[in-house]
Amino acid sequence: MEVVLSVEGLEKSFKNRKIIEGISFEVRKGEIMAILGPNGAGKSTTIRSIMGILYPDEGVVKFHNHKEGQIPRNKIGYLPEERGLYRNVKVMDMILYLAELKDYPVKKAKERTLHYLKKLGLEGKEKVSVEELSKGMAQKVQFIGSIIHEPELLILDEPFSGLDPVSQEVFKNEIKELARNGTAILLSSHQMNMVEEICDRLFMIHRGQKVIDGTLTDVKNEYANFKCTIRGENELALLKQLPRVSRVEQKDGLAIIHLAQDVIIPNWLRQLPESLSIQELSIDRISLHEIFIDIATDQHTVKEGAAINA
Ligand SMILES: Nc1ncnc2c1ncn2[C@@H]1O[C@H](COP(=O)(O)OP(=O)(O)OP(=O)(O)O)[C@@H](O)[C@H]1O
Repeated sequence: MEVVLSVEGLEKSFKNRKIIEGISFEVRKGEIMAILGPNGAGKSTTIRSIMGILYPDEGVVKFHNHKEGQIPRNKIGYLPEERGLYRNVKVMDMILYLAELKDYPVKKAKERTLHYLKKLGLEGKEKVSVEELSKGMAQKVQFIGSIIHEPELLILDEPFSGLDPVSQEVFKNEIKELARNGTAILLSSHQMNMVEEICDRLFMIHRGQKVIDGTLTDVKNEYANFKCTIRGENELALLKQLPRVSRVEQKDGLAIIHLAQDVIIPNWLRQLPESLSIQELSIDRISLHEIFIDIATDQHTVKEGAAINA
């Protein structure tokens, strides 16, 4: 698939502290790519460097095959982390102003605004002043402003934050539809369930460096080992001695036993000792949320030569 955005060797320091060190990735047409990382990892710094709001110390950002520094702004849509619209402007005028900044025809922008206001549950709000909107409503208006000019690349910094579950669902579906229609999308989010549902590829930064870069399937195959949850009265020492166990947590009478990679579940279950107290037992793959925590808290040990952890 055609590469729309490529980031090569991005580095940025603030006050002599390296925030990102040699970050490289690509976003392709019609793909939703998540940029992940713990608070302060450098996601917004990366996004702001792509948008030219910050100057990286090193690295190249390219849009299609345009030369560095020639990124056509009217082909890019951006929802910044800091939300902000002019407060005493009417919704329609606000969006038309944003469209005009991108040289987008007014008539088309009007039609698209009405279309999206309806789609996002804001029908009839076009003449309402921005200051009269709730936070979530204003976020929807800002989102419409970021896509009004039919961008080829859409960058969304925490698009789901501050939205109720229904609005999150609406945003999620809209983002998926934009990607289906060919928009390349880069989004940052802490909502791993959302990321798991909509993103095709994941890129995770930890301590300034790339720790994951791959498709959701790659990441799941590489990191989403099984965990066995047992309800029963067992000593931690006994659980830790079970074969192929990488980590054990105990809480509320449950033991969560994280299994090593490549464990064959039926074989593993067969060799459990009779002395183990089992009232209930379940086996699950660990979720993206747990993978994130494992990596961010340095609890994940990476296989040597791991395919997706360059
Ligand atoms: N203008 C700045 N001056 C100094 N330090 C900065 C500046 N902008 C960001 N930082 C620092 O860079 C680091 C990365 O910040 P950034 O906002 O990129 O993280 P993030 O991954 O987006 O975090 P979050 O998930 O909390 O939004 C943080 O330690 C932050 O304090």
